[in-house]
Amino acid sequence: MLRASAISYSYGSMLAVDRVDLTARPGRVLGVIGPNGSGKSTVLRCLFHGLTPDSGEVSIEGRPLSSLSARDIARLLAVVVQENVGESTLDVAEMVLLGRTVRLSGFRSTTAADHEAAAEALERVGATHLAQRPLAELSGGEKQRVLIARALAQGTSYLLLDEPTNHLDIRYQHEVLALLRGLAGDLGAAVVVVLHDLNLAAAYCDDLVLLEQGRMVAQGTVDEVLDPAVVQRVYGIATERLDRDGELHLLFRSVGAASTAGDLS
Ligand SMILES: Nc1ncnc2c1ncn2[C@@H]1O[C@H](COP(=O)(O)OP(=O)(O)OP(=O)(O)O)[C@@H](O)[C@H]1O
Repeated sequence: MLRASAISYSYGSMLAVDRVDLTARPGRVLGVIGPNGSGKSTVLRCLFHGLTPDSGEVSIEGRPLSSLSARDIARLLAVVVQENVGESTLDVAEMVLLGRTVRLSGFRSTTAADHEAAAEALERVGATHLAQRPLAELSGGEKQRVLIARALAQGTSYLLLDEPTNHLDIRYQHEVLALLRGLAGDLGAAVVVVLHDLNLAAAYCDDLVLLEQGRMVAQGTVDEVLDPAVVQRVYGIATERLDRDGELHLLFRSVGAASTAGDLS
């Protein structure tokens, strides 16, 4: 389990995350949702000590992250955050291989098995054809898929992703989230994913944490958290919920429309 207990983080005097608790469990996809500026990325960064919480603790399999080396953490946990790779001189295959080298101790070089794992990861995100392309020349969506492949190549049991569907076309938004679901469901990985799109969260997450102004205002299963009254209050937009063929969907009323056409219900 990856567990955050009462973590807080401030940028200077700005309290961005206020005593948040969450638990990512093997075999489950945990979505972190909330409006812009609610602290989602800051929480995610605290979960891998990209930012060290000012107070509270993050532990993985019962061990505080603060007691682990960077290499120990890289063997347990892979991360996909928004990265500027525009200046990189690496090609795609080299970039994905970095997911393997981050696991290695200083004196070992990559083996055929590492190259195989990297090639398999590229295939899983549908990017084998990009292998020899310079990273800096890729489109936003292509880069995003390569960063996800690098994380997959790391072969960890915990995967943390900040808006992995950013830049992806509609098909790849679903493909990538289905892939994450598969990693959790088939391989028992624990996945934590920051998402803006509440319908994607509904379709692919098991559990959700809803943040508002740095505080956790709801947590539980998708069914429990995506309560229209809560969504409407936190996001300030009229919401109707449809449960169809076992799938939950949220419909949003255009801003301004609800006041003229009456509340959705
Ligand atoms: N480097 C920084 N310096 C100062 N304040 C920051 C910094 N990064 C984030 N913040 C502030 O911390 C708060 C939380 O930001 P964070 O990026 O975690 O929110 P978010 O929910 O991920 O937002 P978004 O949905 O817009 O990506 C915001 O008010 C933001 O302005």
